[in-house]
Amino acid sequence: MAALVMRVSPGPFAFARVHRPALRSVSAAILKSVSVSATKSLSFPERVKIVEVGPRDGLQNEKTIVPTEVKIRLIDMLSEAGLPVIEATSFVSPKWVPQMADQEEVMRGLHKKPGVNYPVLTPNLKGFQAAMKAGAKEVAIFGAASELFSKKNINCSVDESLVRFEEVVRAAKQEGVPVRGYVSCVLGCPYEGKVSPTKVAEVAKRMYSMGCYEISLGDTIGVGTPGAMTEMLDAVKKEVPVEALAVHCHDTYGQALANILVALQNGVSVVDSSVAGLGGCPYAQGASGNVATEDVVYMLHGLGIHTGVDLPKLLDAGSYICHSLNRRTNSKVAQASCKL
Ligand SMILES: CC(C)(COP(=O)([O-])OP(=O)([O-])OC[C@H]1O[C@@H](n2cnc3c(N)ncnc32)[C@H](O)[C@@H]1OP(=O)([O-])[O-])[C@@H](O)C(=O)NCCC(=O)NCCSC(=O)C[C@@](C)(O)CC(=O)[O-]
Repeated sequence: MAALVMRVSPGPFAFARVHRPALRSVSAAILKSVSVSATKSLSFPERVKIVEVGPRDGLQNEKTIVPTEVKIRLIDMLSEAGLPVIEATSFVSPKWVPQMADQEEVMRGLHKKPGVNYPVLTPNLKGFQAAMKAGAKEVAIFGAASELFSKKNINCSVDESLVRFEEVVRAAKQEGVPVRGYVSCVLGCPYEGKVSPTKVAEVAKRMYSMGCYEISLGDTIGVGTPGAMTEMLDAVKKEVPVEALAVHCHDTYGQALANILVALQNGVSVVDSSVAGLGGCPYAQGASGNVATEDVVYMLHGLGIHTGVDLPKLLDAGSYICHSLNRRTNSKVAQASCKL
């Protein structure tokens, strides 16, 4: 750690608005300097699968339409960086989420890297069929533990949504397509406030029972704390095996890394994140971006946990999309790397 502190320049913060490749050698040196010895006694998974949601969750809320070629280039840079799962787009109504209207072009344009999964969101059978036509090999259904959020986001009650999801899962089984399930608002809802862990566990159980191979637990508005995360996971783990759970943390209150850390200690080994910390659900008032993938990777590597992700290449992908959006990165690691 001492080496890390000494390397950080005391100069004024100067975030470059121009796209410049991250400083590979410096980042590599930093990574090497992070000691894992202090963490040996804690219990963490040896390997964590990162599900990169930047091209979908990260971009869906952008007001200006991002050119399709930029989305494709971002996805390709992320696969080059070693991300094993990249959520590419969503097959939702273009009236509801105009930013995702180019879903077919994105699916056809991306350069599929062997061994990388490119799941897409499908809220109903119509979305599933369109996703199949566009060549998707994995889909995700997305429900909620909050009635009001479900209504605002997908225009139906939680029960109605589960009926639609069953149709999607049935069709997916026939095609041999794996389905991931999201539960939103697991630690709080923008419209209902506190959400009970029992309700989260109930929805997660129903999605798992219908055939989702993985359930991603979304702190949609980033209000959770490590205590609330532990309480919620305690309830969900009674209904769904922990090996099938993922966490999806937005960083609105700056709690995301802490929440992920306790999830890892609870046995979770799948983490969703978004490059440069982009994102937020357009139907969740006050939601800020997801936890930045760069920051998650930095923390995991610091714990000696394998991810297969090349941090300098990931920083390049973050730099590319921030430059394209004319946006400052939300990743602390990216900010620190540019400062050096
Ligand atoms: C679910 C619907 C479609 C219901 O919307 P609806 O208006 O109730 O749908 P409908 O069945 O009555 O159909 C209305 C129109 O939409 C069309 N339509 C119907 N389905 C589709 C489809 N799949 N793709 C394209 N078009 C579709 C349909 O054909 C029709 O077209 P029209 O006749 O008016 O021209 C709508 O509410 C919707 O698209 N919602 C998506 C909202 C969304 O994408 N939110 C963000 C993702 S969730 C999220 O970010 C949270 C997450 C996953 O990251 C985890 C977390 O952080 O918690």
